[in-house]
Order: sequence, then structure tokens, then C-alpha cells
Amino acid sequence: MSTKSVRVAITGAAGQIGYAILFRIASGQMFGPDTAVHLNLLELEVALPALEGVKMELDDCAFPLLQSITTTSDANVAFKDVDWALLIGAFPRKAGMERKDLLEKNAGIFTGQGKAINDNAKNTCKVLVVGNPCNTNAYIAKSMAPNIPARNFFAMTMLDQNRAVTQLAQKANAHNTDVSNVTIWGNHSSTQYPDFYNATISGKPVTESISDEEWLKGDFIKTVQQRGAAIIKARGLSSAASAANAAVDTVRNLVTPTPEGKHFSVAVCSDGSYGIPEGLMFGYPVRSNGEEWEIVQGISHNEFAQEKIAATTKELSEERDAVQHLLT
Ligand SMILES: NC(=O)c1ccc[n+]([C@@H]2O[C@H](COP(=O)([O-])OP(=O)(O)OC[C@H]3O[C@@H](n4cnc5c(N)ncnc54)[C@H](O)[C@@H]3O)[C@@H](O)[C@H]2O)c1
Repeated sequence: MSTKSVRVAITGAAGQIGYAILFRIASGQMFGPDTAVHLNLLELEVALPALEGVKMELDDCAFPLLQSITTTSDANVAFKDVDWALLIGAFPRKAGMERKDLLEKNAGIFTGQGKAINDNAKNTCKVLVVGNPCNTNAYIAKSMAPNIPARNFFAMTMLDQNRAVTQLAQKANAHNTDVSNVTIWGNHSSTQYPDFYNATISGKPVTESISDEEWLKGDFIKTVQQRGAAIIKARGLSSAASAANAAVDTVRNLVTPTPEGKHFSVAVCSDGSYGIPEGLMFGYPVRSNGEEWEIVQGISHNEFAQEKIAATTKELSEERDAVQHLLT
């Protein structure tokens, strides 16, 4: 019998990622086998009938840890007293849309949800943004929620980390579990910098197992940066199960003490570390003690890495500037 419980809001719950993640949360994979779960599911009104079907399927799993399911199209109801908010629903990029239009469309959603979190969630609530452009959507939500500490906001770069781990393992004829400390620096976009120089395979620098540095600097980075587009091309739909898996991994990493000498990727509110402007939601190497997290300090970057980090910082700063006028 579990003694702890967590109330989790999930937005876009009837979408692709929603369908993949809810069952994993309800089965205990996100918060562990001893934590009971209450699910608050938010959807657009038009998707509530589909969400009802998802709720029926959750009921039909008879999950021992699942205590309640609330479905709603009202953000104030969805975020009421939540411990965690997983912001997955977002406005999708449509053909012909400029990045600026996408940013503005989503700003409308994330200003509203940020306010609703501020007014309704526990002030200890933690927020993981998955809906794209996730770093800047998280920046917006954080800006609209002054009652919640800025350090409680996160944006997801774990899918990029997992993609990078597998690419490195396959190239080195190693297993995923042999690869450690891959960091995705910056934006969850095609400017991200998957840092192989500071990662290890079986405890040794990646460059010792993979001597083809041109591949690391070229095809490896490109494959990770473009993986989302490759999946859309192959599947006709964007990555969903792997995105849900990465969200489970992110929360699990944040609520579990990080093993000695290891770190993981997540975008957090910059405190100026590594020269990144304060306040940007920037992908960093992070460690957790299960309650609090910290940015890993002292990682060195060569000129190649510095250029990549400068490019992703520039993109994130421009995204921030493009939405700043909407944050009132
Ligand atoms: N950070 C990452 O690594 C990563 C990876 C994959 C996908 N994503 C992003 O995740 C988001 C969701 O992807 P998906 O495949 O589940 O999309 P989807 O279109 O299948 O589902 C999105 C759902 O969100 C709902 N929604 C839209 N606006 C909403 C709002 N204001 N409030 C509540 N619900 C709302 C829609 O009705 C829909 O059911 C997209 O923005 C996608 O780009 C991020």
C-alpha cells in the first residue's frame, strides 16, 4: 500500500504523446512504485470526447497506483493543487508557417497556462514543458508564474540525449548503458549542441572509442539535430512514444538522486552559468539529489563547442526577444 501521492496535470492528454505517456505514469514508471497518482487531464474542448476514450482505457487497466482521473478543458481545474504539470499540448507547426508565427501562436497558450499554474498549482509545483518550441514555451510559462520558483520550470532535451546515446553506442559497437554524460546544450531545435567531447563510453572519452572525429563533428551532430524530421518522414507522424519515454526519463532523473559522477540533460532557467544570459531556458548538464538540482560546473569547451553553444544561445535569445512583448 503506497503512502505518498502525487497530483499531475497533463496537457494535450488526448494527443499522440498523451496517449503514450499516461499509461506509463499511471503504472508508476514516472514517480516510482510507491507513489500513488492522481491525473488531471487538460484538452481542448473539441478533443474531450477522445479524452473520454483514453480515460476509459486507463480505467480498464485497473492500475493499482491510480487514484483519480479528472478530465477538463478548463486550465484552472486542471492545475488545481498539482505537484507536477507536464505541458505537452501545443499549437503544431503548419505548412508555410514562419517560426515567429509558431512562437506567437504558442505564446497565447503558454501565457494562459502559466497564469493558471500560478493561480492554482501548489507553489512547490514543478513544470516540464514538452510542447514545442519547448524552451521558449517554458520561458513564457515561467514568466507568467511569479508564485512558482523559476527553478521549478524545465524544458525537455532528454529525447535528444537519448538519441545521441544510441547513435554513439551503435557507432562504437557498444551498448546504450556504456554511454554516459552526453549533454544537449541549448535549444531543443536544430541548433542544439550534442556534446560528445565530454561524454564517455565505458568510462573513457568518446573520442577514444570513436576515432572518426569528422563523423562526430558532422554526421553524428546532424543526425541528432535532424532526427525529429527523419521520424516524421518515415512515420508520417512526429515522434511520440520516444518523446513520452524521454519525459518519463526527465522526471525520473529529477526526482531520483543522480549517481556519483553522472549527469543528465534538461533545459533549466539559466543562472548565468557558462556565460548564458540569465533567465533563458537553456539545456545544461544537471544533477539532482532527488529534491533539488544543480547545473554541473567546470566542463570545458574547445573552440568548436564554443561556436555551437554561441549559435544555440543566439537562437534562444532571439526567441525570447520575439515573445517578450506578449509577457504582460
Ligand atoms: N521536446 C521534445 O523533445 C518533443 C518531442 C516530440 C514532440 N514534441 C512536441 O510535443 C507536442 C505534442 O506532440 P503530439 O505528437 O502529442 O501532438 P498531437 O497533435 O498529437 O497532440 C497535441 C494535443 O494537444 C492538444 N492541445 C492543443 N492545444 C491545447 C491547449 N491549449 N490546451 C490543452 N490541450 C491542447 C490537442 O488537442 C492535441 O490533442 C508538440 O508541440 C510536439 O512538437 C516535443
